[in-house]
Amino acid sequence: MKSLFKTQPLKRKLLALLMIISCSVLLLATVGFAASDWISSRGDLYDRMRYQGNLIGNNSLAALTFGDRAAARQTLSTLSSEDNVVAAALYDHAGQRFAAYRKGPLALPATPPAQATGEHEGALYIVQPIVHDHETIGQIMILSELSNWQQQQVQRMSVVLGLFLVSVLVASILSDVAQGVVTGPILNLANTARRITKTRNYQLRAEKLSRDEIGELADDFNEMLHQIQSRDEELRSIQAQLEEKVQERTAELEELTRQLEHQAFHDTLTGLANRATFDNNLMTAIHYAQRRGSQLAVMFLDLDRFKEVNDTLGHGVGDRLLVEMSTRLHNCLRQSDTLARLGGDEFAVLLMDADVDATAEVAHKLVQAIDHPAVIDGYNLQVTTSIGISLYPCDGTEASALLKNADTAMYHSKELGGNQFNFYVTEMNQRTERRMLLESKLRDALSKQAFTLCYQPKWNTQSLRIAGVEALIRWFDPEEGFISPAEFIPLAEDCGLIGEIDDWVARQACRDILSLYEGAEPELSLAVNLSPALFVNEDVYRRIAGTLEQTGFPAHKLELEVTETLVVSEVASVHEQLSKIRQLGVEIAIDDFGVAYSSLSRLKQLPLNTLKIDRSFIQDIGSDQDDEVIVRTIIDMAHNLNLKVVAEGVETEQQYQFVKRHHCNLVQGYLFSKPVPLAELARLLQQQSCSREPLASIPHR
Ligand SMILES: Nc1nc2c(ncn2[C@@H]2O[C@H](COP(=O)(O)O[C@H]3[C@@H](O)[C@H](n4cnc5c(=O)[nH]c(N)nc54)O[C@@H]3COP(=O)(O)O)[C@@H](O)[C@H]2O)c(=O)[nH]1
Repeated sequence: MKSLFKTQPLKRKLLALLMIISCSVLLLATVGFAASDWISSRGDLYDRMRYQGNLIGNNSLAALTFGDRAAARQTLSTLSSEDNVVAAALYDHAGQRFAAYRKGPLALPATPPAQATGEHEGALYIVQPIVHDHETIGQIMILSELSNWQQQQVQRMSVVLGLFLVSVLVASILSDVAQGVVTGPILNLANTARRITKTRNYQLRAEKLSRDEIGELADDFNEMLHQIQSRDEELRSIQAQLEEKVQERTAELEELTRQLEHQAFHDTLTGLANRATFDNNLMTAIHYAQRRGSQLAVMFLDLDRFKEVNDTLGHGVGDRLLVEMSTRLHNCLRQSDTLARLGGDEFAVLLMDADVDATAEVAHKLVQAIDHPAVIDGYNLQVTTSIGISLYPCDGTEASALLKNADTAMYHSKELGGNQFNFYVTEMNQRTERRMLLESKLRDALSKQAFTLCYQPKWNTQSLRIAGVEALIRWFDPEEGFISPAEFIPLAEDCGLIGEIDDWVARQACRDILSLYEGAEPELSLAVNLSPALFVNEDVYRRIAGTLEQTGFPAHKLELEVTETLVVSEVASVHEQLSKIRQLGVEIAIDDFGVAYSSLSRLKQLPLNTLKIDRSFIQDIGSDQDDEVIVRTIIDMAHNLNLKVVAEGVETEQQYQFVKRHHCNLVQGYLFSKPVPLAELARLLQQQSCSREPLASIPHR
């Protein structure tokens, strides 16, 4: 019952409660009223009977006193007019019935009952004494019919019940209205809550239908909705931000994945395919060519002089130069070809369906594309490329063999002076082997100090006397014979031995020249070559200072020949080291000047003493007017910058006369003397000191 009640809607519960309460109250009131009415109407009846008893008693005093039964009966018969009285009896002082009156068949008791009131044979009775002069002379008993009274009571009860039912009806209507008044606002709240739950629309508000506690509840409910709405909006905005962040992160991740994928297959600097991609493409191409019976060409490219640029101008310039060169190479190729950067300044090209002629044509285009200056960070940089080519299937059927053979052919191109391409031929392998052999011999020679020095004099064009010498290294191998520095110096630079070699040359040359003057200050100036690679380690100053200290050679008689690319480098440490070396008193000469397109402004900033015009310009004097103009311009420019000028590689009288005519300070070349051993130099100097004639005019050449 309790649980059933719990499951009922509030409306019904409230209605039921109100009905229970109102019905209970009405019932109690009705029952109370009926009971009281019953009691009071019975009391009224008794009162009436007592009154009738008193009246009849008083009227019967004489009859009792005189024993006049007829008079007594006469008096009792007056009760016939009383509707309620059904019987009456008079008893004498002895309690014996004296006279009686009856309307119906009711039997009267012979003696009066002991109780003053009560019921006798379904009728109400009263018994009361008849007193005269304080003496009881008899008793009277009056019996009143109950059926009339009961009928009246039933009628009254019917009215009361009718009233009760009407009241219940009215109570139920009023309860219904009351529950509506109470539950209406609550249901309104509940409906609003339900709609919000369904629609998730937190902008909805509950209507305030009353100003009581439920009205306050509606206010609180609306306030709560307001807070939920604000929080909801806040959450939505956070969610939107989060979604935006997630989208951004997803995009970033996708981009990163794309970049990683790209990096896995491409070279980061140039964006070209990397080695892995090239190997992969090459293997696929080999399978394809195998099935179709077609040819493939693999090219191995290396940039000549790139190392020098990279070492001297810095990696930033080097990187940009590589990017420029890769663009040029790319522009020469078809979509179906693969161009990859294998690392450093090495590139590889894969040509599909390529025969010898077509490959040679492409290789030629590639060489040409690289062979013109590139302006990088204001420098006019000239590099060239050496290309080696191997063909599938004649030079190999495996990817590794094809690449190795192309690499060998590339070294061959380099050995031939670079700026060219060569197809692989089996004999080239011997050269690679030789290079490896040479490297091992070089290490051995260095440890055994198996090098010697030659000195090539430099003549003063005015006095025609030897003003200085350039120390040049010589290597005689017992098996190989004479090995040119042009071959082993680049090898020493490649395998990191150049520092030791140049240190040895500088120390030995200083000692040699000092020995010519038996400890006195040499009249000659001594020039030694310094590889640009040494400047990368930033310890050239320490090396030179160490050499001067160890040998005691006067600093102002020592000259360092460095490459043009190095001195035009804007790498701060190079400038700094050259300045410190200059502060020692050592002079600085730019070797092979004219090939690296130095700017005038840059030359002005540098601590230089001498420009050595590159042999290539001197050799074309008499045959190339442009080169003559260049030589003249270099001499004029050097003089304007207060620099001495040396013309190197002077081989003919015409060349000599030309440079002399344009006031070149010094000349060096086979016209006057080849590099000679120290003893021969000593003889020349001896000859010069004994002769009054200028030595260079002596026809010994
Ligand atoms: N870092 C070092 N480099 C060195 C050292 N010794 C030499 N070298 C460099 O090796 C290159 C080849 O040198 P080498 O074979 O000694 O040739 C020199 C001369 O013999 C040659 N020369 C001189 N006059 C003439 C000439 O009239 N005609 C002609 N064909 N050749 C001539 O030139 C070379 C000297 O050139 P340069 O140094 O530019 O003045 C060469 O690059 C050397 O620099 C060394 O100890 N360390």
